[in-house]
Amino acid sequence: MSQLKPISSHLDNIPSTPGKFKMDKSPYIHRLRWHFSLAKLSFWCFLFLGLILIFFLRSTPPSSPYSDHSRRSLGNPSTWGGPAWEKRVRSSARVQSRKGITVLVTGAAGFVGTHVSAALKHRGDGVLGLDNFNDYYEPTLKRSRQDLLERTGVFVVEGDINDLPLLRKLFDVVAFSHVMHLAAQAGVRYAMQNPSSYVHSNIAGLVSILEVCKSANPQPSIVWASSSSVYGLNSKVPFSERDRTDQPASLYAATKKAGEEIAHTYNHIHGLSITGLRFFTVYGPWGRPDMAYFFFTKDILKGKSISIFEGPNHGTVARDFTYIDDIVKGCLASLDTAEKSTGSGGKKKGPAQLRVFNLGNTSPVPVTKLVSILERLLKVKANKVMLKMPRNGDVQFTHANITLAQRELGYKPTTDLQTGLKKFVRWYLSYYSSSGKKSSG
Ligand SMILES: O=C(O)[C@H]1O[C@H](OP(=O)(O)OP(=O)(O)OC[C@H]2O[C@@H](n3ccc(=O)[nH]c3=O)[C@H](O)[C@@H]2O)[C@H](O)[C@@H](O)[C@H]1O
Repeated sequence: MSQLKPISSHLDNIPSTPGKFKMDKSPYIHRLRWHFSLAKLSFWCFLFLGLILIFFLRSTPPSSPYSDHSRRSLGNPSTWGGPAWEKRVRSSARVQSRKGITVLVTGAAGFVGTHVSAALKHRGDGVLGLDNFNDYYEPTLKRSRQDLLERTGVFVVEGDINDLPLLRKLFDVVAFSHVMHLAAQAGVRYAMQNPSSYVHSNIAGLVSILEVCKSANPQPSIVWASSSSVYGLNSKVPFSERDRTDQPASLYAATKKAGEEIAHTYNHIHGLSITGLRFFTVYGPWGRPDMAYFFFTKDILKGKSISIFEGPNHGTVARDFTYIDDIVKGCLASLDTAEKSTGSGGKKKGPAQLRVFNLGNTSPVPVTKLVSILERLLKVKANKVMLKMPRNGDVQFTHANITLAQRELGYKPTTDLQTGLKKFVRWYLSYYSSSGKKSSG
């Protein structure tokens, strides 16, 4: 009891209610009661905190390999909808020329998406962009591309291709004649780190685009980005559209190949007119910071070492690098030659067009040569480290046969790597120096 005294002494005679004074209870009883209430209070506090903890844990989704991608990108409905938003959508999609088309461009704030959107707008087509602005690479670059498009009159809606209510809303507001589907999870090596993001964007995302297109009235014609990577371990060069594509070397390639098969299904069942474009290592101004030519430039300027991959027995690794302006011409020609879809009300009314084209440059260049061109343009010697090509998705060689695209689309690339890289370097230096923007990493 004597230990209790110092704590309880100043509490013993304090009235529980103002005006009342308790005289008839012993201090011992008071102390006991106080301790009892304290224990009760602690019990309820712990229970309450425990319940809050359980609620919090249950309401937080388990972390998944693509949780950062999907959660950050599945559009917040509050960012779209409403009369002012619809007005912007309509105005952006309004055709300005007599023979203009109305195109929904997905991945519009991406590298190819920005260039294609601007080119379409420039020639008088109606263009609406869609992009989820995910942070696979620096979102500030995507925002700068968005600013660029805003200035040309293209509104880029912020939302995800998996957001079906948003897609349906867009088709309610605008009767798109074409969809240029460029939104994707790109990069062959990143698939080792975040496989689910490829399934999410390149498979589930493609299916939701096709689902909405299939039900739209009228059904649009679709042109979409496949990839040279579908040729995988194919060793017959140059790669022709007739060559085998059943040996993908990366999950990225596998999802693009799956996309081509999915396209076949929607064409076959629903009469959607679909054109897949196999892009060959596209580069140029406003490019993707995850690509070698881009981060080599950054690292060379910073004096950091760069790893150059080589094949077995020091074999050359080479790419059919294709300049963005040539790719844009191929994309526009694909839209212009796309036949109408044949379905209505989701049902096929007759056979519809299904095409696949290589869009490459037809002249592979070794990566070592790419680096020496950059060294010359940047006037800085690279700190090169030769590395055996890691087994994480890369292939040793790509080379496009473009006969089919030439014949059907009039596609004819005109920019060699030296000329294209010169334009890229000029853009890079002005973008990262003049505007005070910093490249990440
Ligand atoms: O055509 C495509 O369909 C794909 O093109 C692009 O893939 P890739 O051709 O692999 O381009 P990219 O990564 O720039 O590597 C270029 C070269 O540098 C070599 N490379 C790369 C990294 C490195 O550290 N060292 C190196 O030597 C590397 O071995 C390679 O030889 C797109 O990213 C992809 O999204 C897809 O569109």
